[in-house]
Amino acid sequence: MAHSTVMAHSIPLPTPAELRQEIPLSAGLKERIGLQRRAVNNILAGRDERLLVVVGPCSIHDSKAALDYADRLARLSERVSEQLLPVMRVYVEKPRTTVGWKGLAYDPDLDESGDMANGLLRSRELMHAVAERGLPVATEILQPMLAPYLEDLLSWVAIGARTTESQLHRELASDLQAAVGFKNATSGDIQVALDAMAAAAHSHQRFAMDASGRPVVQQTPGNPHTHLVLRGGHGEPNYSKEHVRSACAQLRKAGLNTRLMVDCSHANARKDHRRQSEVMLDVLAQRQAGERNLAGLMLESHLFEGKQPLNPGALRYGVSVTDACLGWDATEHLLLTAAERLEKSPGQ
Ligand SMILES: O=C[C@H](O)[C@H](O)COP(=O)(O)O
Ligand SMILES: C=C(OP(=O)(O)O)C(=O)O
Repeated sequence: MAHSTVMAHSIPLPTPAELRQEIPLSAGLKERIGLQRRAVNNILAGRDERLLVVVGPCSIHDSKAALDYADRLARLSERVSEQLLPVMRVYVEKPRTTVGWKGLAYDPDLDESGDMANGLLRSRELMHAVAERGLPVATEILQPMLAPYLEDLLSWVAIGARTTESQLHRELASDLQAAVGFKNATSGDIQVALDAMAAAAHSHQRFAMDASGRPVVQQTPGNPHTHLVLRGGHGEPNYSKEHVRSACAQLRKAGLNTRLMVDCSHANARKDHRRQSEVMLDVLAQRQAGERNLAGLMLESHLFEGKQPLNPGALRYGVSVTDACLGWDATEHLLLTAAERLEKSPGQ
């Protein structure tokens, strides 16, 4: 076992209130985010038949490229808004299988210097800029402590495959105002996500941090806006008609929301980003065949296709440094195809 020679040290961070003061939400933006959250919730509740599409880079490592992506997505959103509600993935934390770069919030300079104060600032700045472009913002919350710094900007939150079973994340979800999608486990087990939905719907007393950074006992309200995200498991997909029906039957039996999302990436694409199109087209065909429980899709997409090693001196612009992504052109084509197909079969 390798022993660390790094000296223990601690560096103060801003409080959530300080960061929110530095990058405040205007009344207009706050109102718009409230409307976007309601639009997401309406889709999840079946009151709006549009398809929710959580789309964007696997992770953010370059804010400029992320905003370039946001500009394109904002323009595309206007064209597809009758059939789709695109929400941009602004993922600033990455859960790792073992070790690896953990995201903009942890290491914004990509050099293991771990400047988390700057990471928090850049994460909030970026989410704010994406929201100002009129796009609803999605992220995975991995570190519950980060929620008070960012949650006012979020319209949809993922609890990832590696943390859906965690009580701390379920308690966190029960406090969020945004809708929360719980992924099935990396093993493919979906029961953990159903348990998470039931737990998050409840009120909890939890250890939390208030806006001033003070530890508090918090009573959460419970979150009624949760849903399952099928992401495949153990390298095997779980988006087929049979998988969707079986998941819905389990959700129904448990008295939970049967409207769910398919993550077209990860094990559903067998870790091959190009297969995301196949998954998406299959899900669209299921919708067109009358499967009303398919409320949303997730795509991992960046400006350019594929991925690259994280080599700070030699990074290609707009290419993922974590999971491989679809490029913009393929993404645009897929979203336009989806809108066109859903337009032809309204009400499906
Ligand atoms: O999309 C996310 C990745 O699959 C997840 O963060 C795990 O990544 P890793 O296996 O490269 O660590
Ligand atoms: C980490 C992710 O997914 P999962 O939790 O399904 O592995 C992700 O969507 O970035």
